[in-house]
Formats: sequence, C-alpha cells, structure tokens
Amino acid sequence: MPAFQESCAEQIQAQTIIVIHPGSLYLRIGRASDLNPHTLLHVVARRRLPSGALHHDTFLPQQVPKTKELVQGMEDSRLQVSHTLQSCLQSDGRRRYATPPQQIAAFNRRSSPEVISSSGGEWIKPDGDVVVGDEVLYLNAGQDFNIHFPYQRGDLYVHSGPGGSITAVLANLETIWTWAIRHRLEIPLRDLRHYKAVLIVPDIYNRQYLKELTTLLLCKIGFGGCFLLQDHVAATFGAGLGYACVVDVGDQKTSVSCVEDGISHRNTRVRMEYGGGDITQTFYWLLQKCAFPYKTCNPDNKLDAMLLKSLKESFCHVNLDICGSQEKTFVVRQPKTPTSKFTLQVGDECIVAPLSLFQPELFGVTGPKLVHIQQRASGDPEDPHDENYLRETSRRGMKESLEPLAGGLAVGDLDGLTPGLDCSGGVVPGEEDIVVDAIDSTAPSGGREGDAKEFVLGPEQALGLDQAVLQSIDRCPTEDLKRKMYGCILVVGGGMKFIGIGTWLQNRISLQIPYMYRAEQLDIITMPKEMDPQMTAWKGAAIMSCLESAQELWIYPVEWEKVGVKILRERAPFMW
Ligand SMILES: Nc1ncnc2c1ncn2[C@@H]1O[C@H](COP(=O)(O)OP(=O)(O)OP(=O)(O)O)[C@@H](O)[C@H]1O
Repeated sequence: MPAFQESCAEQIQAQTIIVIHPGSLYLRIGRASDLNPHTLLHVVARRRLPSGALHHDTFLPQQVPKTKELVQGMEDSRLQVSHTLQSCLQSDGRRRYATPPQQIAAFNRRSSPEVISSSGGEWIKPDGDVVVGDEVLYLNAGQDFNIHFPYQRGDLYVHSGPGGSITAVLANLETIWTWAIRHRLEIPLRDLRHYKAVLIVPDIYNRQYLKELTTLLLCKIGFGGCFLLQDHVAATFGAGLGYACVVDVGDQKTSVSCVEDGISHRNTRVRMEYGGGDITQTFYWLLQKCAFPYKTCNPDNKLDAMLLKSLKESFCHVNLDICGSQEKTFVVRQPKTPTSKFTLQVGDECIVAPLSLFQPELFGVTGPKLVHIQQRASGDPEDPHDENYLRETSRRGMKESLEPLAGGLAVGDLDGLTPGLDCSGGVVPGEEDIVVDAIDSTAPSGGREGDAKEFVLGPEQALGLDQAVLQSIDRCPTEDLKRKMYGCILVVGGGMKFIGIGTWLQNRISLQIPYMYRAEQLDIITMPKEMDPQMTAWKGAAIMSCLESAQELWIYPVEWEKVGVKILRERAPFMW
C-alpha cells in the first residue's frame, strides 16, 4: 500500500478505537486519534430508593480517628522532615531557614475572610435518576442521591456497603463510561459495534476483575473488540521508552514496576495505598496546625475536598529556595452561601506534605497503608489449564527425573515442560521452589507467593517511595537489567506533580543506590516528551493500539462468548 494510503487507513482506524483509562479520582477517555483524552471525575450519583440506605463515597481518602499514638507518630515524622529541610542548602549555597509554625499561626488567627459575593450560585436539580462526572459536585448533599466512585486505591472498589457488590460496581462503570462516550465523544451507543476499546488496567491486576471488565466491554457495552493493557506498559509507550522503572503516583495509590520491551516484570511490581489524595489530607492536617483560617472546612464535604485538593496543587512544591512564610489567598465559593476570600500564611508545610511520599508515616491521618504485590492466580473453573495446573503437573511429572539429582540442580531442565504429564504421585517437600522458578523465572524465591514479605517494610509497616523504587529494581532478574533501570526512572500520574520533587527523588535514590551501580547516570523523567504525566499512559495506549503488531491482540465478542477467559492466555499482552 502506498505510504499516504497506509497513514490514511491508520488515521481512520485510530478514530474508531476508544482508549479508556479509569482511575480512583479521574476517568480519561478518548479516541486513539485525539491529541488528549477527555478527563472527568470518575463518579456517579444515583437517586436513592425511598427506603434505600445512604452511601456517599468521599472525594478525599477518609480521615481515621486521631489517637494519641497516631498524632505522636505523625508529629515525630513531621519534625524529622523539618530537620532534614533545615539542614538543606539553597541553590546559592546559603542554609535554608524556616518561619516557626507558631508565628504563622499567629498571623492566620488574626486573618478574617472578606465576603466578595452574596451567593456562590445554585445547586443542580437533576431531572433524571443519574448524575455523572463533575456535575456530581453540584448536587446538594441533602438530595436523595448516593455517590459512588467505582475505583478506589487504584483498583475496583468492591465493598460490603450499598452499591459495593461487583455487579453494582460494574453497573456504575457502564453508566459512567457510556455517558462519557455519548456526551463527551458524541458517539451514539448503537454505533459501538463498529468501535474497539483499549482498557488500561492496573499493573498489579486481579484476574477475576479483568475477566468481568472484558465481559463489560464486549457483551454489555457492546464494543466490536477490545484488549487490555497494563498501565505501566502503556506509560513506557507514551514516554517513548524501551525500558524504565515506572513510578505511577495517582490520587490514591502509588505503584512501581520495572518494564522492559513491553513486559512488566512481575516480581518487581508493588503498589502502596497512598497518593495525591493522602498528600492533600496531610497538607490539611499541617494547615490546621497553623490555624487554617477557613475554620468550617470539612474534607468530607465534596466542594471543600476539591478546594483542599486545589490548594495543595497550587501551594505545595519541593523548591528548597523558597524559605520562610509566604502569603497566599484563596476563595471559597459554594452554592447558596456567600463567597469569601481568605488570606493565610504558609511555610514549610508546603514542602513537608509532598515529602510524605518518602515518609509515609505522615499519611497516618488516612489510616494504615497496605502494600500489594502480584498475587498468584487463585484458579478459575473456566480456565483449568492455568499456571497452577502447569506447576502442579510439572512438579509431579518431573518427580522421577529430579529424584536422583541434588535439590535445585534440575532447574534449567524444566523449560520445555508442557501440561498433560502424569498427574499421579505425591508432592515431595522442597520441590516446589524448583519448579515454580522454572515456570516463572521472576517469581520470588523463598517466602510465600502473594505476600509482600520480600519488600522490606519500614516503621508502621509502610513503604516509602524511594524504598519501593530501590527494592523493585533490586528484584529485576539480571544485573544488566538492574543497571538499566537505575538509569531510567519514569514518573507518571498526577500525584507527584510538584516542582522539584524529581530532584528530591533523584537525591534519595543516588544516596542509597548499591555501590556497584553508582557509576550509572541516574535519570528521572517527570515530564516525558514535555507531556502532562497524567496523560502518559493514555497516550501510550493510544499509540500502541494503532501499531501493526498490536492487531493480533484484539479480542472479538464472538470469541469471548465462545472461548471465554482462556483467550486471555493467548492474546493478553502480559502473562495471564
Ligand atoms: N499540579 C498538580 N500538583 C500536585 N498534584 C496534582 C497536580 N495535578 C494533579 N495533581 C494530583 O494528582 C492526583 C490525580 O492523579 P491521577 O489522575 O494520576 O489519579 P487517578 O488515576 O485518578 O488515581 P489512581 O491512579 O490513584 O487510581 C490528584 O491527587 C491531584 O490532586
């Protein structure tokens, strides 16, 4: 085909591919041909049945009760970070200085708001029973609507409350995504069979959820085809990198993994339950300590939550040249109440809050933070020949040939094993590690599969960002790969969009990098290709979906209905 015809065909194809990147706070959705995706709050409000239970998901991670121990722990961490900052130098070599919080608090206590308008507008009065996206912010809390975010902490938000079953969560996703397709992309739903979807999924994924999501795309929403792509792999594509240690700081999760040639090394994956939303809550805690003048602020109120989020985005930074107190103003505008302007002073609170990523004890205000790694498949009756079957049958099949050898010697010989070997015979203790290693050379050695044992956690069982990066890279299968990863750390997602934080990460890593890798150039990429890092993964998925080599990844509805989940083993661009 002549080149222009080829690019024309590609362009047409890109217009019929819809790339969906769902997050805990935002949904990004658009045609693969779009320059940027549409971004909307990933939330739906549904009218409550007359006798229905009330459920309002909050727009910020919820605070936990502040016990004495919790406050003491956070206070200790805050002082630790403040001391570190005091010992830092400015770029001209002068020592940093800080204004004491008491002095800032004295100013803030005296500051009174100025009323600039008698009303901040009206609440919306929805005609229907469903409100989607940003409009949910303007629903009066007293109206009979429940509010649901279908994702939380980076994955589907399945819980025991109203609207928390997997069926309800999928129904909420269907409502939000189809609303965005109709109203933002302006595509009638009946045309969707002519469109294909690429869904960006978490790097650490739950197989059951992926199966349900594929059914949602192909059988419920009615796309003509789809494939799933891991967010970190998409990010490397978006950044135009062949390999990288990807750090994704979102609103409610931070995940790290090492990706090489489109494959995320399973053993390097880790996800922590903190992100930009937790930074906002920590910032609010710090502001309250210096007499935050907006006294009726309530982070459980959605407009206050969004206000605090925007204060964090505009005030916080990691610029060590900014010392002492700074005067700032902000406006509180809410329907049916006078609009007021507040003036306040802020100091190192603006630096301490983002640095919580390196001192996660400061996130105590939103509760304990779990650490997740990729779980081994728990098995699905629809897919009997899974990795567990392979492992089980391989172990038993190899028993005879292994027995004469000393434990561990036969590892390399197991590569060619296929399912279907003799299933008889018992399991000899000690064989398991050998065979598991042979089937997945990146599986953790020792320790129980599926727990986070091998990631060494800090005080309060938390894992700071620098530690997560160092430990993720350390779990790469070869020395050469580790070396490459130290040379290329890619930061994506919105949670770390603070000036100067890339340099801070670079310094933290270079201080702790193992001796033999010190010579490497440590490169931290925070603005890949001058692009907004919140868009990188979406962009990468859009680029990838149009590549010639991606054409074999599409799964079509008839195949899904006929073959089911087994097809993911063959087609998914990651180890199913
Ligand atoms: N300029 C900015 N400065 C600081 N933080 C920012 C900035 N812009 C966005 N953020 C933060 O980025 C976060 C949203 O990031 P992102 O869109 O990657 O999250 P998500 O995909 O919705 O969530 P997750 O990845 O946790 O599921 C919010 O906490 C937001 O406050």
